[in-house]
Amino acid sequence: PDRLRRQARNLRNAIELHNYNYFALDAPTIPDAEYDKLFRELQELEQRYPQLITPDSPTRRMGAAPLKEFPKIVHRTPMLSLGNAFEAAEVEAFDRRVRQTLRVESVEYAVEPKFDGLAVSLWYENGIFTTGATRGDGYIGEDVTLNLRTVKSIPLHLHGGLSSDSPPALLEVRGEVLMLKADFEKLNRQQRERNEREFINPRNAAAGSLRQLDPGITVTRRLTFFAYGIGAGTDGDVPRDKQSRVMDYLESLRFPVARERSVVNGVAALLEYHQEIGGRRECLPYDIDGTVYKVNDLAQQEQLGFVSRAPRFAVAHKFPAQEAVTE
Ligand SMILES: Cc1ccc2cc(C(N)=O)cc(O)c2n1
Repeated sequence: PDRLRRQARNLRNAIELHNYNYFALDAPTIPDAEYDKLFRELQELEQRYPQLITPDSPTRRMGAAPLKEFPKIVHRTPMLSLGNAFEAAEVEAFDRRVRQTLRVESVEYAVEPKFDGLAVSLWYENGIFTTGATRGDGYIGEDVTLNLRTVKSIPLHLHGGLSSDSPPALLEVRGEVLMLKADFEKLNRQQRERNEREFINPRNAAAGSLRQLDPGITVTRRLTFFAYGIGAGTDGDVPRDKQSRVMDYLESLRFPVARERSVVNGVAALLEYHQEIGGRRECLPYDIDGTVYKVNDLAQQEQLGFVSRAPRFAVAHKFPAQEAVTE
């Protein structure tokens, strides 16, 4: 009956909104007990009337049955890794090459911290999350959809974007899955208590949790997602002019994006940003291994294109390795 269908939809939306506030904005809007009550109400309703269950229901985030192996996914466009710069001189060379190719005096860059996680691709069809894959070798990744559905900061369905109220027909969102430092410490405490091996760093913990064949285990690991771009998008609504507006669009779709992101002009501002973020690195809630600079104008990115596997329009400026032991 329509009354029940409406009640189920209202519960789903309320729970997803609370998930968004809690897991994406880190700003809970209701006490946990209240949230649990809503969640139980929806579970009971769905148990009594299974026809009310939808694939994007928050009750479907629970781990599904374990897989034997991960199906392979061919990325529609390759997920290339970024070229690295370790010294300021290399960043200056990057900026000089960009200015010479574009024949401009100064370049506007979109900048953000480089999360030390693992890159994933998320596909949304008519606003519903349908498929998620690891980067793999950049061309072929693993289908880890069931595990990604357990990541609360990944929306299971999209609302409208910046202007229109209907989500794009097809949208590929790319970003990093990571584990916050605090959740990493908590997990390793649990591992110790269970006499199980501890993880060496948050990146390994995130990779191990995401590439876990049993989603019932992944759902117990607190993973987080931050979007950094769009792979493919079909709608007019998807910004095509600036990287910074692509990020605004993703934020409007309730994807978490780096709070520290910014837009700067010229190479001196890049180095200043790198220093500023480097100074705050220890107190950030997540591990980062550098900063990412991208030419902000997307037409200019097209002009610069890619060299071999890495884009010419972007570079990751890395910090010295943090701990002696690497992963
Ligand atoms: C194009 C590209 C590729 C890998 C990336 C990786 C990160 C990252 N690890 O935060 C951020 C980005 O903006 C990236 N952008």
